[in-house]
Amino acid sequence: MKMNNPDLESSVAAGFTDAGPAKISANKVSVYYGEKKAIDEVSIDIHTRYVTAFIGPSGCGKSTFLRTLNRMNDTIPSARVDGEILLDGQDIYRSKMDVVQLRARVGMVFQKPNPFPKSIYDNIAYGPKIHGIAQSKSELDEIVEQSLRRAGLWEEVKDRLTDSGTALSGGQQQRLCIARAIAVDPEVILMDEPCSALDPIATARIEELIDELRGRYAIVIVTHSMQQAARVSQRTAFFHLGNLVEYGRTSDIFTNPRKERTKDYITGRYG
Ligand SMILES: Nc1ncnc2c1ncn2[C@@H]1O[C@H](COP(=O)(O)OP(=O)(O)OP(=O)(O)O)[C@@H](O)[C@H]1O
Repeated sequence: MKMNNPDLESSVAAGFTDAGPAKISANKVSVYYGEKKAIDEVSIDIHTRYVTAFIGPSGCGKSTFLRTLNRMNDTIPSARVDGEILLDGQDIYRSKMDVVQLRARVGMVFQKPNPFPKSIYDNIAYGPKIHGIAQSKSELDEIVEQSLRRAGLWEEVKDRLTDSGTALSGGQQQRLCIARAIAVDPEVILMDEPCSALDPIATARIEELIDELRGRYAIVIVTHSMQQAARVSQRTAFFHLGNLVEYGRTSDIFTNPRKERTKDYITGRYG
């Protein structure tokens, strides 16, 4: 047994005493693809009303770890997860948690906008319908409007809700995907490089949106852009070679990192 797990130390030592109980608590999580270990005993607490950024060089395991948080790795046959991930204290892997319910509570937005090939309205209405959230057409209409408003898209699409979601611009599609995640009333939103396919203006809109949304949800964002992490997040976790090297307040990570590897990365020495 490792007595001094540096990953655990970095999470606990981050000492977010002002943040209340963790929404998600990962304890010694390892992820394997077949024999290959991609994530090595990562422990981290994620809190509501904060944006947590995962940063680190390509291949360090950011996306792999993000996907453990709503069991998206279940869709990869070779992937195996060890350790525990608690959502409000309940182990999402070992309790009898329904995965469809879990993914409504812990929603996900992907790198490439992926609206359904359906109308704008149906993109949003689909989730609430299958989860039985809306009892009537008027309730559904209300959820669609609210979700699009919160995603900052309502004014642009209110007169063409029957148009296909795929006919929107890339940035609009990504806001549609965020509206779709919001529509089922999630507690956590995971975003895997949500702006990497977008131009700077669409990126700025998504970043503003993330800032507006954080008041209601726990948001976790994987990003290659340190500028983006610095702009949108309050917490930053730096990953390297499958390890969580350092976790702390974003301002501390970028101005006063405790670990040499973090300093090397943020000063551009590698990655
Ligand atoms: N489906 C998969 N099957 C096998 N190995 C995988 C799979 N997905 C990722 N890996 C491996 O796991 C490691 C972590 O990859 P991951 O995509 O999580 O890193 P990342 O930090 O998100 O990278 P990037 O920033 O380039 O997206 C890499 O070595 C990668 O090759």
